[in-house]
Amino acid sequence: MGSELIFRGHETQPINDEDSPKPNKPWFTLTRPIHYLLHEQRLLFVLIGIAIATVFFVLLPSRSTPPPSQPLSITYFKPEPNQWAYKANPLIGVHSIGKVPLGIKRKGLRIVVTGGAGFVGSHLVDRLIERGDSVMVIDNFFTGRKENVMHHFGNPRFELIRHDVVEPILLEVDQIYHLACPASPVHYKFNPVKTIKTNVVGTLNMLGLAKRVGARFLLTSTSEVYGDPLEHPQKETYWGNVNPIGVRSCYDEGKRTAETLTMDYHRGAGVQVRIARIFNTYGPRMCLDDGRVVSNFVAQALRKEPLTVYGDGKQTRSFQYVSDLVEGLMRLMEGEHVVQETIDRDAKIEYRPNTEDDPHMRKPDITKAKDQLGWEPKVDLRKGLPLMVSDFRQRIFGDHKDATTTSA
Ligand SMILES: O=c1ccn([C@@H]2O[C@H](COP(=O)(O)OP(=O)(O)O[C@H]3OC[C@@H](O)[C@H](O)[C@H]3O)[C@@H](O)[C@H]2O)c(=O)[nH]1
Repeated sequence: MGSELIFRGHETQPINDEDSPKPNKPWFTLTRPIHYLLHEQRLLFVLIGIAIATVFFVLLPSRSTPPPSQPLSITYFKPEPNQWAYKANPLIGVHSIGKVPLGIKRKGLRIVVTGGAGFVGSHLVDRLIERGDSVMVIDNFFTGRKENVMHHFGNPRFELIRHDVVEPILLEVDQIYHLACPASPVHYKFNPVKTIKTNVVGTLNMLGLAKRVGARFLLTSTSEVYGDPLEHPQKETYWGNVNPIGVRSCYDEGKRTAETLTMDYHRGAGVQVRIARIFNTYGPRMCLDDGRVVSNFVAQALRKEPLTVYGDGKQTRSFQYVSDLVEGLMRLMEGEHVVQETIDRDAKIEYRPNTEDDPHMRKPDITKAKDQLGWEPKVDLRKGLPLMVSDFRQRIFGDHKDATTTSA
């Protein structure tokens, strides 16, 4: 084929030469292209082409919109009347997306929630969907349950992917809420190597994804990074008192390493990151038998079983209702301060030996969260517990009796 073309080129040379003045005159080399252009209105076509290109390039910048996959430029909220600012995520201030004309509905964010079928994750998903975002839930269903997110099935803005975060995954997203990890001591001690692998490899994978697609990343860490704290209450600046070789360290040290990775991706790769250290949380959709104190007490009270108190029962925690946590996560905040209370004054109490390395006291200092993000818990135990009891009663007995009629 190539040689054929070359051959034809040779053929045409003499034909062109016949129509042309003699090639040995130098001025001819200048006039020949001009003649060529003037023949058959070629010049006109060239001018029309230039005009079209000019119109195209002049108009293009004013109508361009960044594709949703581009990294968002994150700014703190600064409302300007003529800016198309969108209050995307109260957790971290507001994204100024811009370039979405007034009157045109903004496109929701695409958000991944790892562990989104779990207790906390599913409540977060509810809020994000309600806000108009598209949510992809990644869950391996170790402690998560499809029932927690089933009400979103059929919604085109919701996707559920069975996936374990210890394996890499590539998705085009704007934000990643990384919750995937068993959180109850009973669950995270069940397979400690898997727990630390989830925290280290899983977090690495999700940070790698965040870096690759330019997504903002939020790590749900834990108050357990403080170990058995020597400072009380615990401020964000406290470094903790963790036993590195104890039975809880797969979780405590796993989360500490996850925090380290998160900060290293921020410092080294410029990933936008947030870390929330979550204190004890309760509410509907907790696993019935996940072994944590509130779920145990509620389930035990409903089943008329004695309440199991580990150790001398003098350990303290601060409990927050799940909606407060979700609000806090959405403001990039952590923790809440509620004093431990008795659930059922008449219930029998059964003392059991305490678990190893159980922190003696824990309470977050939320001054910074209050000052900087305007977050504080709204639901106290007396309001929150009945909501949880109602959910547990329905799941244990399959009925819908009012929570206030129970002994809990
Ligand atoms: O039946 C029980 C269960 C627990 N407890 C005690 O209640 C206290 C709270 O225990 P939980 O198991 O509910 O929770 P922990 O505070 O140990 O850990 C939790 O902390 C914060 C979160 O990140 C995690 O969800 C979880 O690890 C402990 O002192 C525990 O010994 C009981 O007295 N009886």
